[in-house]
Amino acid sequence: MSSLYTLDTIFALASAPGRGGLQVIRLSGPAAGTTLASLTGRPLPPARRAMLARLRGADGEVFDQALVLWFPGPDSFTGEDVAELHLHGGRAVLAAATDALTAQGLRLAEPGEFSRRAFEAGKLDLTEAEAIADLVDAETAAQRRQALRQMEGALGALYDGWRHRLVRALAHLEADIDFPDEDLPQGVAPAVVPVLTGLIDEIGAHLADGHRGERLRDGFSIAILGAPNAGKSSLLNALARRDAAIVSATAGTTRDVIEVHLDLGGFPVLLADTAGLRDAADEIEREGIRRALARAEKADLKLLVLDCSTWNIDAGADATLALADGDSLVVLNKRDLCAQVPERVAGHPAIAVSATTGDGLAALLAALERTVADRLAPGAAPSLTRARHRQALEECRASLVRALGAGMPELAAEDARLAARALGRITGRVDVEDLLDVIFRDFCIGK
Ligand SMILES: Nc1nc2c(ncn2[C@@H]2O[C@H](COP(=O)(O)OP(=O)(O)OP(=O)(O)O)[C@@H](O)[C@H]2O)c(=O)[nH]1
Ligand SMILES: [K+]
Ligand SMILES: [Mg+2]
Repeated sequence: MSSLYTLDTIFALASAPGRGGLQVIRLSGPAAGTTLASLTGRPLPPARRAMLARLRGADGEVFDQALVLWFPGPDSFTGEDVAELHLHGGRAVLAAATDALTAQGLRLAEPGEFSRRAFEAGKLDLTEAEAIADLVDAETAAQRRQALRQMEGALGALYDGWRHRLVRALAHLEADIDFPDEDLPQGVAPAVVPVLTGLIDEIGAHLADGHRGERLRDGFSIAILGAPNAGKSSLLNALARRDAAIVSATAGTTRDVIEVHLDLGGFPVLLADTAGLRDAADEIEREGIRRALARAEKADLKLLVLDCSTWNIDAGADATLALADGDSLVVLNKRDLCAQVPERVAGHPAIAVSATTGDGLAALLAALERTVADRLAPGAAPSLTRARHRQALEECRASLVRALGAGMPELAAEDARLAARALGRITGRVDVEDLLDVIFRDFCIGK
């Protein structure tokens, strides 16, 4: 990757903008040290030790009294010389600091430029850089844990481990081409076969994780579906503990899909209320129902809400139950109106609640939490977290399968090389130069 920027010294606000106790500006690049010394008018502080200093702008006026830190490269986040200014939080201070730094010839960093420099300096691989963004975006505990695990290198290590094994196998294949063994059959050398099948199996298992890592990043989606007036909006409000959706006795109240975010046991959930299902005459209501069905289609879980006092006589309830599949849960609402509630409805287990009194909501929440935890909880190995990784892994696996079936060592080696490159793309280590080391170390001695 080119290092277009490394001559520039960049700066950016590292904390959220606005008023606050403190705001942190980070500087990175060759002029970070001289700039810091010039702002304080003093020699640089010892590395990684805070120093209290008055900071002056180009006009000589003191614009803040701040803690400053000096992180000489290469032992810094970006690998370059880095400085931090812990200023008082506020717009006028920020404006003065920005002017002072610009006057010193520094420029504002592009989005992600600090992490990009860290990647280019070999401080981070791409999965770790992506994890920093995920950690900043994390809204629930499980998201935070997943991001932190990835940031600490667990995912990158898994992919690098696979790539390392593959590169060794590739070295064997290359050696077969250069030093063919007349006694062995053509194709993939027997020693390499178990390595390739092992990788195919492990990558396959990693891919077949039900998208748990990706879902954990994006949120588990639950759609509330049912006939008009079943109490869907009331249920959404009760689960969200706020009046997010309009509730009324008029059938056909909800038209647009209404979304709320929930944190269920540390897992992020996107809960959606939808229009009541029926044969609607009204054009707008029909559009609402179309949106409801579209949402049902892509939801990870469907909450099929029935009014317990009418479900067995209501045609709308039939339309609702027609949506039932392995990813659905039947909720019998308005329990307060029913002397008795069945435990099963049309063969599906049902949870009885009252959105109005709150009765049964704890049990429903517990059931939802179990389902979500079951689908999102990480396993022993780190989870795949992005479509980008999935794509590369699918490509890698397909290449490995081709390599295994290849009739000639040349073709097998080419496919194995493509597989290694696909893995390398995930972490950003795309070169296969290290192959040469393995070849010479393992094969050339004594040959
Ligand atoms: N008694 C009782 N009434 C309820 C309960 N839940 C909802 N209701 C009432 O049922 C009516 C319809 O409630 P909504 O939440 O608007 O129903 P909905 O399913 O969203 O209806 P649409 O948006 O029109 O499809 C309102 O008058 C609510 O007050 C409940 O648990 N018990
Ligand atoms: K209604
Ligand atoms: Mg509604």
